[in-house]
Amino acid sequence: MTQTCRNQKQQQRDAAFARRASIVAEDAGARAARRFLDAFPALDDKTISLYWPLGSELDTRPLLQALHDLGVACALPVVERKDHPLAFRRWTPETVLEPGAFNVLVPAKTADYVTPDFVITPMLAFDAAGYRLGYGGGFYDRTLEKLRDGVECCAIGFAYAAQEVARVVTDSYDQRLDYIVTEKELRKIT
Ligand SMILES: Nc1nc2c(c(=O)[nH]1)N(C=O)[C@@H](CNc1ccc(C(=O)N[C@@H](CCC(=O)O)C(=O)O)cc1)CN2
Ligand SMILES: Nc1ncnc2c1ncn2[C@@H]1O[C@H](COP(=O)(O)OP(=O)(O)OP(=O)(O)O)[C@@H](O)[C@H]1O
Repeated sequence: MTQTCRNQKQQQRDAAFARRASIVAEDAGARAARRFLDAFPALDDKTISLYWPLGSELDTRPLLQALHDLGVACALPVVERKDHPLAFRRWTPETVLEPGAFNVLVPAKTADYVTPDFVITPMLAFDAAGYRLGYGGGFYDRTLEKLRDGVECCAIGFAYAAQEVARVVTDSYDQRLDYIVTEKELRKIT
């Protein structure tokens, strides 16, 4: 990645961080969960990775609970090494969470490792082409590249509708999303 691209990404990240923190949308997590569940009704034999919400990220807990209640296997991401793909550990409502890298809560070491069929990603911003901007660790880009090598893996961005921008700054490593779910709509990226 060039220095110019890195600077542009950082500028967009700062602006997106401030914008997301100012969004007010009541029950957005529950509304987005309903859109997701309406679009993907038959997931019983699948494993889905969500994220445990951090700061002003759209709340995934209504969707986690609903998927668990439907019998879908849920997982959460774990940073095991910088500059490496994420690992995933199984989550149930009984799972003990503990602080991991970057102070994100992750399932305790007793939780099984799993490989997700669906990866729901957090993001600072997204665009209509399905590009996303994260915190800059490159974790989801590396993870999706690895998961998509061979098996089918569907990436779904989960965010407030107001996080959409005209164009996310991209580099050659950026992995595109297959779907974007917000409190307002579920969009398939073509
Ligand atoms: N909820 C959540 N879980 C996640 C991610 C994420 O973005 N969100 N990750 C995505 O890769 C991985 C963890 N990696 C992370 C990398 C950087 C930062 C980070 O820079 N955080 C900011 C501010 C956080 C806030 O308050 O909103 C910081 O520490 O300054 C966080 C997580 C896996 N789990
Ligand atoms: N598959 C990959 N292989 C090698 N380097 C990568 C890969 N994916 C991303 N990177 C590098 O990781 C760094 C961070 O990438 P980027 O700024 O796109 O992160 P991000 O998408 O905002 O973060 P995240 O995916 O963690 O939410 C960049 O230097 C990028 O070139």
